[in-house]
Amino acid sequence: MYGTKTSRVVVIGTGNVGSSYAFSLINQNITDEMVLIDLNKEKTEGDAMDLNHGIPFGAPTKIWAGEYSDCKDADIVVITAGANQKPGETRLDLIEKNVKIFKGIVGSVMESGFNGIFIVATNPVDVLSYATWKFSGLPMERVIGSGTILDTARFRFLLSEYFDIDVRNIHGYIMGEHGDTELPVWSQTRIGSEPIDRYMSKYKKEGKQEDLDNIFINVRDAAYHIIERKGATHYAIAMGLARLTKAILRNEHSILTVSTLMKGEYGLDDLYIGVPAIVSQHGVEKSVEIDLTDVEMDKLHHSADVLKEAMKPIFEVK
Ligand SMILES: NC(=O)C1=CN([C@@H]2O[C@H](COP(=O)(O)OP(=O)(O)OC[C@H]3O[C@@H](n4cnc5c(N)ncnc54)[C@H](O)[C@@H]3O)[C@@H](O)[C@H]2O)C=CC1
Ligand SMILES: CC(=O)C(=O)O
Repeated sequence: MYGTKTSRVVVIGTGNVGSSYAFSLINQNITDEMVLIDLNKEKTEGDAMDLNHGIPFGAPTKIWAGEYSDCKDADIVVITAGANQKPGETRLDLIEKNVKIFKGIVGSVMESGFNGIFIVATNPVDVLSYATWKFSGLPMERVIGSGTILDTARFRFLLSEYFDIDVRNIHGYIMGEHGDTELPVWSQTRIGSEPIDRYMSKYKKEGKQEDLDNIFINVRDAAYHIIERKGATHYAIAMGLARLTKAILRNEHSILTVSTLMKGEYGLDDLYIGVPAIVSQHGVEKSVEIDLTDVEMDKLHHSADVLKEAMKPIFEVK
């Protein structure tokens, strides 16, 4: 953790996402130690060597290809292992194979005596975060899914291009499933401190609602567009996971759109779904219940219903 204790992050699954995340961690000097685990042990050995050779140009991180026993002293275990989408596949199509893989992985991590925080990125991330919470027996605040952290980043980026405004001045959230039923919270989207509709009528008179609708469609479908072109998405999620890791290790109390357990918030229960939440060294401190319009609330409930339906064959969800 930030301060005197040596921080350790274990990355399980060093494919496209896991190795890009590892690269982000050393470039941003986020952790003292980093352990790499994958079914393909040779690949983790190669990655550890390659990353270590970059240390003279970066931060003094101790990196090695490790074992599950290394999770015992980890602050954070990040799971990016499992199948990814092939062109045309949805995230929910991956549910069965990845839940099976997670049962094994989470069991092995817990056997080590791990008592830290899980971050889950593997898809379908909301379902696998719920699975990790169930399989691990850890309190919900210590199992966090990357949720719509990436979708929110895509949303802010595309709006910043459209308005030609620094992305850091674009405030807004994508909520719901990290997937086809996610929703943009237009009613709370701001350019600087101006609500987006007011900003548009003042400063972008030629702008149309249709442009904003298309921006959201491009956010929702971004993974499909990238996978068609290069087979996988990994850099942006890796940076999002690094951001989340930093919020935990440095006790930042950052509001990020992560996947967390609903316990009555927004009228939802017993599922993990992407909502804005405060993230600190304890994990998810609490989710932030922002005001939604009736239409936005209906969309969030539809997204939750789709996730629950997908979970039913595997878990006894209420
Ligand atoms: N949450 C998000 O926003 C995003 C999630 N993803 C998801 O991340 C996951 C990983 O994607 P990629 O890195 O592209 O896949 P990949 O195929 O490149 O890497 C997956 C890795 O997992 C390893 N693996 C499989 N079973 C394992 C097990 N039982 N134990 C340890 N390692 C195991 C494989 O050997 C492989 O190295 C996918 O489910 C993908 O859909 C990808 C991008 C964004
Ligand atoms: C693959 C994936 O989940 C994404 O890029 O959003």
